[in-house]
Amino acid sequence: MWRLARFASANLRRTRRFSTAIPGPCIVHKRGADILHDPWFNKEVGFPLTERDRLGLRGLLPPRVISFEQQYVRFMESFRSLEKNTLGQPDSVVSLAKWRILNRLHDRNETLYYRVLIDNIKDFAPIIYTPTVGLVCQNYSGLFRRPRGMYFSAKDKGEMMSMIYNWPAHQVDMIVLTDGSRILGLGDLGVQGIGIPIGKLDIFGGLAMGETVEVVDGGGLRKNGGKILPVMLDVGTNNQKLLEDRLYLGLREPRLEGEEYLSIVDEFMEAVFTRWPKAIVQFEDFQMKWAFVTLQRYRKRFCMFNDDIQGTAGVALAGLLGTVRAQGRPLTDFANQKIVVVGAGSAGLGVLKTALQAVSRFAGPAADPHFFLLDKNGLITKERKNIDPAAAPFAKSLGEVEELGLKEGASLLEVVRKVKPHVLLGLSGVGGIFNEEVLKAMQESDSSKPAIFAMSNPTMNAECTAADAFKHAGENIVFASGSPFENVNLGNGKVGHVNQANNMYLFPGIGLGTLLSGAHFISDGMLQAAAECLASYMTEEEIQQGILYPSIDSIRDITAEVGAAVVQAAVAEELAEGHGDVGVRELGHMTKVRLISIFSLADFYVELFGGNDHDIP
Ligand SMILES: NC(=O)c1ccc[n+]([C@@H]2O[C@H](COP(=O)([O-])OP(=O)(O)OC[C@H]3O[C@@H](n4cnc5c(N)ncnc54)[C@H](O)[C@@H]3O)[C@@H](O)[C@H]2O)c1
Ligand SMILES: O=C(O)C[C@H](O)C(=O)O
Ligand SMILES: [Mg+2]
Repeated sequence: MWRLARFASANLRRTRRFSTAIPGPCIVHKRGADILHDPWFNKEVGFPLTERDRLGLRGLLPPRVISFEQQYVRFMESFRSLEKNTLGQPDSVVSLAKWRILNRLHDRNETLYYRVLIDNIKDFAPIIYTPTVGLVCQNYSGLFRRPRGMYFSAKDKGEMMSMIYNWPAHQVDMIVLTDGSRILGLGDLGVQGIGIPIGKLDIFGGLAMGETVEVVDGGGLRKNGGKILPVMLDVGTNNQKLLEDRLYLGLREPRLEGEEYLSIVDEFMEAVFTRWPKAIVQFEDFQMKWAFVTLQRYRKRFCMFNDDIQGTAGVALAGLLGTVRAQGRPLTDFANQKIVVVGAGSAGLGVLKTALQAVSRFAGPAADPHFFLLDKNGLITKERKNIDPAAAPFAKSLGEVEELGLKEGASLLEVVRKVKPHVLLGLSGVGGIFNEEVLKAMQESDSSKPAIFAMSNPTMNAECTAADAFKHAGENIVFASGSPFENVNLGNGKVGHVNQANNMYLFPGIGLGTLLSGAHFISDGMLQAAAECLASYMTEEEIQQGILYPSIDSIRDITAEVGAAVVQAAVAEELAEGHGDVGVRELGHMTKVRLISIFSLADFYVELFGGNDHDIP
């Protein structure tokens, strides 16, 4: 509860430092039942009697006023009793029940939702984010009760510029966009993929939330909170099961391809940046062919990034540098690490591209990295027919692999046995592909602390479980997975630490830092600063225990650090333009500590994300 008190007082002594940044109306004049049915403003039984009178709520609520703190406790108690009552039931039933109770709160009272979410992020992230969000997407059409975010479909061509004005918030800062074509490792889920932008923005909104809904003079309501918008671009689906499902809520047509597809995304981007020129669009879970094309197409034109390519790369690089430190070696030794990457999709290639840049920083541009890349057809060499241009730079020459006794298309097991890699990193989406034999082969690794990164999501798509990794590859490994696993009890009081290598450590800081910097595009330098910040966050002692990333509990702290690093990089590259009252000069003079403190304060979120929002006179 102390946190509630801290935030409440922070709100009271709010300065107006950032306030003029928010143009236009910020007050809603809804009254009566309309307020109670609007989760952005609803305080439920928390409305004090004076507000009930002023807002026409008298008689519409039971007489007793329950404080925010009491509502919080009440929700947590019902959540804990749900946990108790569902003990022993199948995981999927329990997870969906937990998701429902959280979702209902989100639908009712967003302020309370974000508060309980961020205070209990370690417990709730697996429900609103991976792995449960995957299950929710798979069942979205059946679970659907109320819409969240915006839906643009191929049928809306030519209409998007006017549609974007249907969103009721005056200002939007952060958009997460998907076309549903590669949802986690679950494939094409069409419109049902909207769960992913919602989950990503739940994390962002929780971090960037404002806690207050206040009545202003004249009886209007002001809401402080993250100005976030999840978006689904429904261009059809190639998922036959969904096409045949009569309850499916998306377009029952095959996916648009080629120029037709791009013209839809173009139109959406133009519409967004016409209405909100300072917004940031995070591309999420696009199938590989469009992930790279859209990144290339828009990254200099609009303020956008692709989280699966760029966010994942930064998180993976931070973990890879951590494994070098865990071996007691200097970071420059990164250039000598043998890294086997399984999965040559948007995520795997993003990781290798970033790792390559790091090698050339550490060992010069002529350095020859020891990377081995596999896809569903095995080891990729220059002999590969129809090699994807994005994978080509990482294809090994036949001479190189023959020296190791390997050939084009060699299996994962053969590669691990022959290469004896320092790191085995999976971004394949194939559950269990790091099987017992592969993991046992990692015991012969040339590293004193071999690293196994099973980064695919959700849990059932992880390349191996944490328990199997420690059991078969040995107790001295460093382990990370994209979805959470419990730490592994190794007996004799020893614990195998499980890291969660997930882009959630970076995307919120990239978003917030870019926003405050006012940069018009997100440069490689800004992304590199974010990754380096995460990489240097852990102490030597933690690294020695195999702890590569901070606990999810401290995601707000790491986000503040990453945000500060991104701002400083934008300033250094002369990309920063400032935000509202905070000009470039002021940003340039801010120390890292000062920036971190800004990102750590509720005041910042309240003021940066401003007073809400509904553009209702
Ligand atoms: N932990 C994270 O932060 C994070 C971030 C991004 C993506 N991911 C996960 O990574 C996975 C892949 O994402 P993506 O965007 O790269 O997908 P993608 O579809 O673009 O790529 C998948 C790749 O895996 C390869 N593959 C398939 N079967 C294989 C097999 N049997 N052996 C070896 N390779 C195989 C494919 O050929 C392809 O190259 C997903 O499960 C996603 O959830 C995790
Ligand atoms: O969504 C996640 O948990 C991470 C990543 O963006 C993914 O696509 O798997
Ligand atoms: Mg993703």
